[in-house]
Amino acid sequence: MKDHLVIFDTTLRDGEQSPGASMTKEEKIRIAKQLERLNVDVIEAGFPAASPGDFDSVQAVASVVKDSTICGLARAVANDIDRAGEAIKPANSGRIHTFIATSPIHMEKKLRMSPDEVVERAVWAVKRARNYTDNVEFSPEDAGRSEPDFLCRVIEAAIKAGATTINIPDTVGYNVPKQFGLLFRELLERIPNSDQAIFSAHCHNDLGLAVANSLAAVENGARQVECTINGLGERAGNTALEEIVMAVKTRQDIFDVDTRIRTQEILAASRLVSNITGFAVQPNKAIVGANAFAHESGIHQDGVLKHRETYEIMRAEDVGWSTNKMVMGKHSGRNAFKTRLEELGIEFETEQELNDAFGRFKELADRKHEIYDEDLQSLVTDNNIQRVENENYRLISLKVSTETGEDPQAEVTLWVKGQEVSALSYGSGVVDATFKAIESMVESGASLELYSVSNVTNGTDSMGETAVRLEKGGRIVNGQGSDTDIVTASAKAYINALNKLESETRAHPQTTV
Ligand SMILES: CC(=O)SCCNC(=O)CCNC(=O)[C@H](O)C(C)(C)COP(=O)(O)OP(=O)(O)OC[C@H]1O[C@@H](n2cnc3c(N)ncnc32)[C@H](O)[C@@H]1OP(=O)(O)O
Ligand SMILES: CC(C)C(=O)C(=O)O
Ligand SMILES: [Mg+2]
Repeated sequence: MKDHLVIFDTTLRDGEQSPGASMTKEEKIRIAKQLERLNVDVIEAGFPAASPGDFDSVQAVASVVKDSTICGLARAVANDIDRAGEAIKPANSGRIHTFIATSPIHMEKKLRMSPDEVVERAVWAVKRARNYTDNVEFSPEDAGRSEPDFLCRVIEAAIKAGATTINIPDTVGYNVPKQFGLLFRELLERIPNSDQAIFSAHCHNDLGLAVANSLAAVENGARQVECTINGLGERAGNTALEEIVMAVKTRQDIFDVDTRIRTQEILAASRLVSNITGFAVQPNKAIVGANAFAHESGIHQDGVLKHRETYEIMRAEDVGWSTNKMVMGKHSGRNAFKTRLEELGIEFETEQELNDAFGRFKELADRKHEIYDEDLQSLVTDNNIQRVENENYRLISLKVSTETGEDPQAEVTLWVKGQEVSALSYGSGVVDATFKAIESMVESGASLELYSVSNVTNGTDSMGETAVRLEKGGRIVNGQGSDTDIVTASAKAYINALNKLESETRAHPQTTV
């Protein structure tokens, strides 16, 4: 039976200390609910003495979250501890986390206190916190730069005073894994009452070592890790929750611990925190980055198609992705190209046809970063002809103009059931004018139920993807279009929907496509 590793999430406290990441009460509640779905053991919801707003947030989180312990941070001063004690009162399970710095530089230059005074204050703070809850965490801030002898002294005293969790922070991200691991071993061995508390690691990422240091701590006896979603936090951030959890889960051969985290909720948590804070997740970020389970190079794609584990150590589905992803680009090979086209319903009769299409694909890939399904379809000439025959409508050309004080206009030329037709229309914007021009030629009588635009990659030159939903006589169809020009993408989506509407009308009178 493995030991339980307590996952202490501090996205709402240390994460929020990231410049620009301040959250409102409502936003904190939304994140806290997702952390509860993730099944984190402890949520550090804020620093109640920091402001009336943060007090309210911690109190609100304590009121709505039922399955995780709610924690408030407090300096070793009376008002902080009392505010934290009040804020966590509504929680089913509440914790006060009190801290005081123990490194020579912090004690002398910041606190202006002697080591004896720091020990005395730590003991006093833990005792005061115990008046509110029997779940008290104590942190010797900047432990990573503190003297081990002094750490042993202050921690022993804090446990004696009633601390049930001892958190060892590498506050400035100065430690390296071997050193940090040995520090845990030394503290656990030398402190006589260390068995009466859970030891915890709290690492910062200034040298990019937060996760490695936390794992070294776990290997040396830590049974709580403090972390944040997406590694959000002061300066370069904190230990990333998703990385710690998946490292422990994936390397059960190395770690003697396990977590209770519902890993399928990880991606949703990452996206929520990113949306609320506006801190984008880099594409190559482990676990939650857009490329974490994407393969573009042919050799990898070939390997994954033959046997997933050749290039994947985790399942995308286990952390919340719907599936892994094959990205078609200039590094892709024949196997992935052929497989994707087969998925799109396109098969080659001869090896030569495949090779010719693959050659055209490579030429296009040299000009374009990512090749989309539409590009693949139009690469295959025979299929192109078939597509035109099956389609009633096709965009031939589009010209739009917009000018301050003038009505936007669109001139559209379409292939309509074997004939080339053109129309000019005005609208409230160029997309509206384009749709009106198309409708004036097609006269579908369908109503537009939804129109949305999203960009596929970052940048104003990126591909725009549009979706159009049309309804006619109770039938609903969704059309998609993509292009670097969003008006063209919109026209393609509208026409795609019209074609579906016609073919669906013939084939399946009541379905949604
Ligand atoms: C490593 C960490 O992440 S620690 C947590 C950091 N988070 C925050 O600071 C966010 C919330 N902070 C705040 O809102 C404010 O700093 C407050 C409300 C806590 C304090 O505000 P102020 O009273 O204006 O003090 P200020 O922030 O200027 O200075 C901090 C004071 O706390 C003292 N202090 C710092 N840590 C501690 C501690 N753990 N225990 C006791 N005193 C402490 C400092 O020595 C300084 O005291 P001084 O004013 O006598 O010199
Ligand atoms: C309050 C403490 C635990 C902290 O965030 C740190 O030292 O980094
Ligand atoms: Mg910190």
